[in-house]
Amino acid sequence: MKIIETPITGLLIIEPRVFADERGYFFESFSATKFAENGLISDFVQDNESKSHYGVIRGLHYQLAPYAQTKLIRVVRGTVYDVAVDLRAGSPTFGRWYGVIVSASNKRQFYIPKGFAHGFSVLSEYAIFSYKCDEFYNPKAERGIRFDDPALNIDWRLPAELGVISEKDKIHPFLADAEINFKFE
Ligand SMILES: Cc1cn([C@H]2C[C@H](O)[C@@H](COP(=O)(O)OP(=O)(O)O[C@H]3O[C@@H](C)C(=O)[C@@H](O)[C@H]3O)O2)c(=O)[nH]c1=O
Repeated sequence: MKIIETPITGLLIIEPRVFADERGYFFESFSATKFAENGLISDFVQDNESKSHYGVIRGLHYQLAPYAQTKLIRVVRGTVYDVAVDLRAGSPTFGRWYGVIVSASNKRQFYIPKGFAHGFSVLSEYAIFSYKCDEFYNPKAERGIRFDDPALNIDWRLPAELGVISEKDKIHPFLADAEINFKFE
């Protein structure tokens, strides 16, 4: 597997080695050994899957410490634009976001450490989104930041008319008012 650094420390793109043959393809979508060998979190405890239609934006979501989650995301159908926002106090890139196209065809994965808000937009007719977390879901620790915070100015790569956004996601605070308790380590 290939690990590609992004401009934000700790935020990584993972490219699995794909074995293609006349039957189709095979790849290891996750190997705890290979992750541990590369100094990455490997003790994931929860797997999630969602389906969303074109134009949907989910996010930006995070869980406060000590329930913060490392996420390893991939897409098994369709294409998304996946975005992570650095919320680690003291990070040289605090408040900056980075996005990557993740699709069933490019098979890229996005490794998002604790201390980031996360969201994605769906660029294909629909997308099936699959991700691992290293902490369990904890609704009391769940927080969000508005996907359209002008201070972040995220380009979701969608035309003006968006798809469905959850009622919950429409009313998150902007980053300036968000409750955050992460440190850059
Ligand atoms: C995230 C989550 C939700 N749920 C429930 C709560 C709710 O009734 C229903 C739908 O939840 P949501 O609307 O929060 O789902 P969704 O908007 O897809 O939430 C996800 O968004 C992406 C961007 C992330 O980064 C994830 O960590 C997660 O927050 O599923 C669980 O039971 N377990 C979970 O782990």
